[in-house]
Amino acid sequence: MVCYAVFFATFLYAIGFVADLFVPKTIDTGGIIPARAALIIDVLLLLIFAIQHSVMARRPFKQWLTHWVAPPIERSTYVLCSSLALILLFWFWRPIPTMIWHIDNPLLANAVMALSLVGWVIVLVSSFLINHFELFGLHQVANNLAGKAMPEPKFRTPLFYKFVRHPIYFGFIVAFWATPTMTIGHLLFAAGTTAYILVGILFEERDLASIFGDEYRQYQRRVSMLIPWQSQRNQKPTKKIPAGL
Ligand SMILES: C[S@@+](CC[C@H](N)C(=O)[O-])C[C@H]1O[C@@H](n2cnc3c(N)ncnc32)[C@H](O)[C@@H]1O
Repeated sequence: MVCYAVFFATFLYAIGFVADLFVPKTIDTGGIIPARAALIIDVLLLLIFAIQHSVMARRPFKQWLTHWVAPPIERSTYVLCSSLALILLFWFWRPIPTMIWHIDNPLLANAVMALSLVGWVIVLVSSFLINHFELFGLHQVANNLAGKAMPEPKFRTPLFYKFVRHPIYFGFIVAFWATPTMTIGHLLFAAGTTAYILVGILFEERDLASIFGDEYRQYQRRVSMLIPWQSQRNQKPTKKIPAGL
């Protein structure tokens, strides 16, 4: 529950950080340093998060980790480490305030800001659609306390999952790009996280296809990866990654 509380506080802070609202340190605030130095620091912070998030999600790492932490809290440990990597990023992120676009019209600016909030809502709602409490480690601990084994993973395609295979990632992309003021720093964050999401999808889909087999492969053929209105005929099959990677 402590790990979950840390995650939830980090999630709420992330909304303010990206929207440049409400919180003391945002994507566009903090001490200004030369752009090249800021770029290096920010890329390193994104890399730390990406490496932590990807390496700890792989099965061999999980098996290794459960020699040190009890299996029911493996997911909570992952959630805690991800939150800590994000807190590090929020803390040390250096702004690069050169503006790329700025929407002056208050009505339009508010509409774009609202779109970004819709993105965050899609993220949260979608996590509940597949299994919020399992995704963030509480289900595993509750089941362990009740002396029950975890059920087999279930393939789910409710609501948003009927339109895109990755609504959580779609929500993040909307939340990160829909901004009335786009600075170089914000662009770096949005582009870096989007690239990471696209690579992450390749690995996640390989795992999903190995767990759910043909059911998942048919879903890939039927439903768009990220763009809801993409026609089925234009869909390319997801690139296969050799099992050793
Ligand atoms: C952070 S969530 C992201 C889910 C999805 N990629 C999205 O963007 O909505 C990652 C976890 O969701 C699980 N997952 C992804 N799609 C799923 C589905 N349709 N049904 C059940 N679990 C799914 C993956 O196995 C992984 O453990």
